[in-house]
Amino acid sequence: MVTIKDVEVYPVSDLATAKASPWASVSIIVKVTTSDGQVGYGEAVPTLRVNQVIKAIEEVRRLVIGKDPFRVSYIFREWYKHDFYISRSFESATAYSSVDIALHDILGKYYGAPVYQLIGGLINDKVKVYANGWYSDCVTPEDFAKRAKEVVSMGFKAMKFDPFGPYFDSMDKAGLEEAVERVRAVREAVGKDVDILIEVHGRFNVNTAVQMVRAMEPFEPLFIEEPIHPDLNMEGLSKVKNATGVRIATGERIISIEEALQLIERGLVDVLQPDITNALGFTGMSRIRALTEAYGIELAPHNAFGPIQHAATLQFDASSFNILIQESFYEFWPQWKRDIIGDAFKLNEGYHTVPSKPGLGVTVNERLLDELRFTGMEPFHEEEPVWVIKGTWRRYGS
Ligand SMILES: O=C(O)C(=O)C[C@H](O)[C@H](O)CO
Ligand SMILES: [Mg+2]
Repeated sequence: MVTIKDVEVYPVSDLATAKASPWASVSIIVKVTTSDGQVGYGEAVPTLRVNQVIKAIEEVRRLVIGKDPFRVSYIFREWYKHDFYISRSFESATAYSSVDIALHDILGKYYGAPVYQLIGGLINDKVKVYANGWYSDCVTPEDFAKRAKEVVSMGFKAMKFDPFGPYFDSMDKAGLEEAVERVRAVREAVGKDVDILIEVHGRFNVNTAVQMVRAMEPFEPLFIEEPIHPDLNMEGLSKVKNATGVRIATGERIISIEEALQLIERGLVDVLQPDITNALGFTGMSRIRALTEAYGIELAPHNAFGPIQHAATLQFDASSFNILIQESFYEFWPQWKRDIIGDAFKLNEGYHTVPSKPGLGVTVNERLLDELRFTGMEPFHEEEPVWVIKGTWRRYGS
């Protein structure tokens, strides 16, 4: 019988070139090897947790070594049984997710099929992507407008940005006005046919979020994301949702179908944004997808970390009929992230093509994984939180 022989972790980085996305300045790539030499890759979430997540992957490793790689659902259930805290542990969820992605890569390679063939078959051979990571150091409306035009000229038909500068919890009148001016500038720069998506990063209390969503309506965003603090405050989210006709998106931090259900069954989300690197890999994403189908809501998978996540998310989207759009930092990454998968993706009129080769459909440059090996902690800035696009935690009006 073929068994899982090893699970290796490669934290990789070239901090000198970490540009727009401090939360992803290190990528955690996972390599699973079988007893007959097959190899699959996965990826886990880094964001200020690189060392904890590596340790969590070591725990999953203990469980999976020696197991049959074809029994993915069984392996998930075993981890669920053993890890008493999985329903509460982001580290456990992302560790398991990375292994699940790698196991699907392996299965696809055994069967000679892309992963989408294993999870429902092809629906979309290309996926509309929205640009993120494009507005580092943008502060004034003019900064945003100039950069937004460049994004359109690259071929993007959609882009996301956080216009809220250094505001957290609440925002005074001047802050709201600054945010509105930035959004207005982008809308005017890109015209009416390009989608703009408003990122809030879970910053605000409910009253501020209610005011904010109303102020954003004239600019017709495709959605407004994480308008309030991300604590599953159901009453609060309900107030915000009822205050606007704009789609509300959320879900990048959920780690289970049960969390997804809490949001969906109360009608609090129009666009769910699960992330394959923390929502339990293809196994968890497929379960969550079924839920979104049943409730008639759309999916816009969160995809903010690295190259294996990017490839895996596209495989997932390929077999989903309710994908609204997918996030992409790809074109705004430092080159090393693209090089890890031989720069496999090219933007084509706002879309990324789904690879049809076996597994995740990308070839990993193992030499680069060795060369870029990183130890230590990610950079931490005392003023600018790690989760914003670099150089944007600033006001311009005062
Ligand atoms: O890409 C997004 O939607 C984000 O919210 C980016 C976040 O800062 C990042 O995912 C934090 O891990
Ligand atoms: Mg987000």
